[in-house]
Amino acid sequence: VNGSEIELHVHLDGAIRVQTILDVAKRRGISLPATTAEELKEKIIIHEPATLTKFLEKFEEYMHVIAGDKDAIKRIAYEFVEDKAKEGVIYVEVRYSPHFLADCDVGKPIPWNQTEGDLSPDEVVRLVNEGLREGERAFNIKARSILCCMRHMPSWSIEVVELCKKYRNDGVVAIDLAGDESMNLEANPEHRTAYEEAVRCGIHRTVHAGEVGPASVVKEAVEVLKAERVGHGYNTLQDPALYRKLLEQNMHFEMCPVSSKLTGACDSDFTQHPIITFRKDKANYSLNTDDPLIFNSNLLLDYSVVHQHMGFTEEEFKRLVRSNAKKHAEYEPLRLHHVWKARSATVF
Ligand SMILES: O=c1[nH]cnc2c1ncn2[C@@H]1O[C@H](CO)[C@@H](O)[C@H]1O
Repeated sequence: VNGSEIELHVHLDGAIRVQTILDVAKRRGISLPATTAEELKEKIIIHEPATLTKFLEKFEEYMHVIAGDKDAIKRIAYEFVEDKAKEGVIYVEVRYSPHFLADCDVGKPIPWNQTEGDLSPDEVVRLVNEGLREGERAFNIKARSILCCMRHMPSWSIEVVELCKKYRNDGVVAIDLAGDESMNLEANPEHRTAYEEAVRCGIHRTVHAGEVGPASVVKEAVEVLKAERVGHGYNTLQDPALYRKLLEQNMHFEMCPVSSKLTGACDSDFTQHPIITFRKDKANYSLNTDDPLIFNSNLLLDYSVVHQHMGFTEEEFKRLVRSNAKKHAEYEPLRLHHVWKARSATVF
């Protein structure tokens, strides 16, 4: 870690401080199955490789505490920037589902068993933006955001792209599609419609694909949803023709080493990890934490894993999307699109 890192794939709702969850629960009178930060942490974190489904269930331990609460939402955004600044990050794109943090205008059932309130997805985005802006000023780094559609909630997707359009001048830089990859696009055409609107309006696009799903999901993400970056993408390697094509296109892959082990996406033996192949082939990729709360991790841990177990050298770290970030992060907002495309340092 050289103090000018960039991070492109991290979920805001997977990067909350345990203490904040406790504080907010206490203030709101919400009971939790733990009274100390240590106890709560034990409930939330994953120690051993699990499955993506098991991992996604972890959000149920605490999302009901934060969702629907204006102060909490602004606070997690602000604290997120502080935590990233402490990790030496100077440019971060943080993603979340506005609907998952709202308690009205989300249809039924309201997420996390909440009773209906007055916090809409639109208001959530405004609050996160406020928290991020205040964090940027306080900690002197740049924090942008990506709004997530959820695979299992196609009815939200059109609203997500509309929010991306509405807040594009307030630090919202792209749209994402997260959640369980086994839900296909044919059955959920709304995601496709939302991404078409994103293309039409010049909203940048990334998609979770090939994390636990097969290479065909990556292909669909790139060819149908016109993704400009792929979230994870490990299983791209199962389709050599697709892999070659994406290498030629200089497609950016947002890789998350620690996450890939604990979600069971990749073999737990890091020495067999797909990232080794991407590195060998000089692919365009970044290293990211994904959900540091649940993985009990930080960016340094992801960097040290690839250093210790995948033979990463200082040379490779220099080639990664990091070294030139400082120069680029200082560009005016328009030029930040160059960062968004995340070309590696040698390509900048
Ligand atoms: O690694 C992942 N793969 C797929 N979906 C994820 C991952 N991490 C988090 N989320 C999902 O994205 C939502 C918005 O931030 C989270 O609430 C979680 O459901």
